Amino acid sequence: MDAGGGAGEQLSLSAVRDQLIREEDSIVFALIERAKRPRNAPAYSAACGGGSLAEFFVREAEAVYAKAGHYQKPEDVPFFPQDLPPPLFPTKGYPKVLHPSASRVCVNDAIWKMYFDELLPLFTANGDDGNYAETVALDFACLQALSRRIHCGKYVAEVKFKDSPQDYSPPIHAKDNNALMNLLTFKAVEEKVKQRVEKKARIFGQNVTLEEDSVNKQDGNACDSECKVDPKVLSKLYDLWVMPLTKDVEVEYLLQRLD
Ligand SMILES: C=C(O[C@@H]1C=C(C(=O)O)C=C[C@H]1O)C(=O)O
Repeated sequence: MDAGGGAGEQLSLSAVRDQLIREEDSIVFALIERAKRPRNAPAYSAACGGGSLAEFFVREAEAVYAKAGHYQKPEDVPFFPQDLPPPLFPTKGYPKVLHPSASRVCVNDAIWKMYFDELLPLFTANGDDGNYAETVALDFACLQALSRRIHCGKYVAEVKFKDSPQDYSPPIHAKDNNALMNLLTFKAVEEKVKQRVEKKARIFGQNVTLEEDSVNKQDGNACDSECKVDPKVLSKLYDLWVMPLTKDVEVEYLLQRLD
């Protein structure tokens, strides 16, 4: 988390929301990239070692990322945290703006299941072109972008708590998940998020050519079928999974906020 997270700076809700808006770009682009390849189902079925190529790739890639110094920040959460190697290079510390329990908050198992079971079939074409190694590298990029956005919910929760501890403390003490969920939910903001990601998919996913008549058709559904990822998939992704999981992160974080 960069915005508002500098040393001595106070986190603000608008700075954190700006960061979430920036993460949308990464998610939309990662999905557009993955959509270049068809489903490629063999990349996900168990191979000789027991696990799939996708699982193998993510495990190994995370080990390299960890050696390079990744996974130090609360929003960078590995899918396979067991036995990750330590950084081999000096890492710059990040400002500790969250409660220490933030490191225990992780919804990556739910993200993994959602991505492979629900999301992939929605935005990849049926088929198998044999490019499995490239495919799982693209999956890794999608998983990382989704996980990062969703775990930024820790910062959202911290800011909301700091802004009104008198509202959040009673349900935290009472371990009242539903009351916390209601307090931290802003339906009007969620509607805007859904509309914006759909629009981003429409704009980022169009074919850009130099002929006059094929540009600027972003408004309206006329060009949706030509988009690299169906813009409606993005609003559905956010509606059904990204925002609910972000809110799960917020609730989990808040429940431990006063420990
Ligand atoms: C992240 C926030 O908390 C909730 C989750 C949202 C999201 O995931 O985009 C949006 C609004 C809130 O219901 C927020 O308030 O910005």
